[in-house]
Amino acid sequence: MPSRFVPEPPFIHGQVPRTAVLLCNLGTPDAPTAPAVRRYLAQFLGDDRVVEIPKLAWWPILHGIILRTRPAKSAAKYATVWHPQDGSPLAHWTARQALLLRGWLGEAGQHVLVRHAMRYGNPSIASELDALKAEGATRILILPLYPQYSGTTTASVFDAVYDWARTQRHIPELRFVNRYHDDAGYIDALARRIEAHWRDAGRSAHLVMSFHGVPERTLHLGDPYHCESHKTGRLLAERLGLAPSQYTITFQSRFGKAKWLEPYTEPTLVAMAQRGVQSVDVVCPGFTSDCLETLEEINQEAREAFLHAGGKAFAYIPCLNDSAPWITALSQLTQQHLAGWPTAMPDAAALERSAQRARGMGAAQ
Ligand SMILES: C=CC1=C(C)c2cc3[nH]c(cc4nc(cc5[nH]c(cc1n2)c(C)c5CCC(=O)O)C(CCC(=O)O)=C4C)c(C)c3C=C
Ligand SMILES: [Fe+2]
Ligand SMILES: [Fe+2]
Repeated sequence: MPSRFVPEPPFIHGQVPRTAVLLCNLGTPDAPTAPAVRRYLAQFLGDDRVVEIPKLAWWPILHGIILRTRPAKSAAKYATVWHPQDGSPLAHWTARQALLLRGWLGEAGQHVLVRHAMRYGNPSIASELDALKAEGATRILILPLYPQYSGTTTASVFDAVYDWARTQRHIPELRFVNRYHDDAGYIDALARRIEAHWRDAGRSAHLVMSFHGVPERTLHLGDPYHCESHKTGRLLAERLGLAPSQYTITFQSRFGKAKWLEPYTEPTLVAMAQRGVQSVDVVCPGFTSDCLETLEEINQEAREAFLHAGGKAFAYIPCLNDSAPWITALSQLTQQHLAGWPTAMPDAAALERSAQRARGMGAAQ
């Protein structure tokens, strides 16, 4: 009888256990073209964690209207931020973070496998979990690159991991990081990014902290995202020594007609300019990598709206990306969550014996 599980390699006695970390981000299209953006949006907006409308009502809207109109418009926006060599900024920074984290952990004596995966598009969470298992990972820490927990993002990453686990006969030990919105290293990395900008470019009259929005309804249904975003903002302001009158927390990227978390970023910036605020610094603390939402929506669209409304100077402060304080924070966070799992350098002879058994012996003994 065929098994419903994917085939396992033969079980090998004495295989060296390996610990791994999987950094998970949202994902991005494979190219800044309408067909690639359509494939990406179909997967993204077809996720019922992201859009909670019942399928029967949502599917005709998604496939009949949105996927016919939005891909070309979004592709044109992606084209403005796409790098000739590095491609999508989100993909570039996420891959850099995984590479640097591997090195940082190694230097800290934590010999763990580190990979990155995307919830939508490539490399998929399932393909990277397969790869880690093939490399011998027996314990995997799932670390979403979202500091604030949201059902629309963090939980959706976990869904993808559970879906993969359901296909496996032999599931590795799994751990999940839900949130780090108030982690001291993360807050410090954000503060250093802002202080460096102030040192290099001077300081504006007001700091706007813009977080990605979610439907307001999710807050009333128990989603902690709004509160965690506010806590990040407050801790960051305290770390920077800002009084409440010196900063504003806003929410961007509204999608559709429903009410989302307020105040909305762009109308807030326009209102500020209209009441005489001449200069603003804008930072996006909830985004660990620059992406379409920060580079196009904030640094292009919101900038233009602020200046058009009478503002004189708009400064966009880049995301954490591959900044050293952020990789340090990520490495410390990872180590906290790996506590108790073996991460010492595996003995070379044991690794070789293990590889020989896997190559030669095949069957269990
Ligand atoms: C119903 C729609 C959406 C919800 C809810 C949502 C939540 C959410 N998203 C991020 C982070 C990112 N979103 C990005 C792009 C993006 N987001 C939506 C819609 C929702 N997001 C769409 C349709 C798009 C695609 C672009 C477009 O067509 O407008 C990105 C950037 C991806 C990239 O390729 O650069 C990020 C990052 C968070 C953190 C979040 C909830 C907290
Ligand atoms: Fe989004
Ligand atoms: Fe957007």
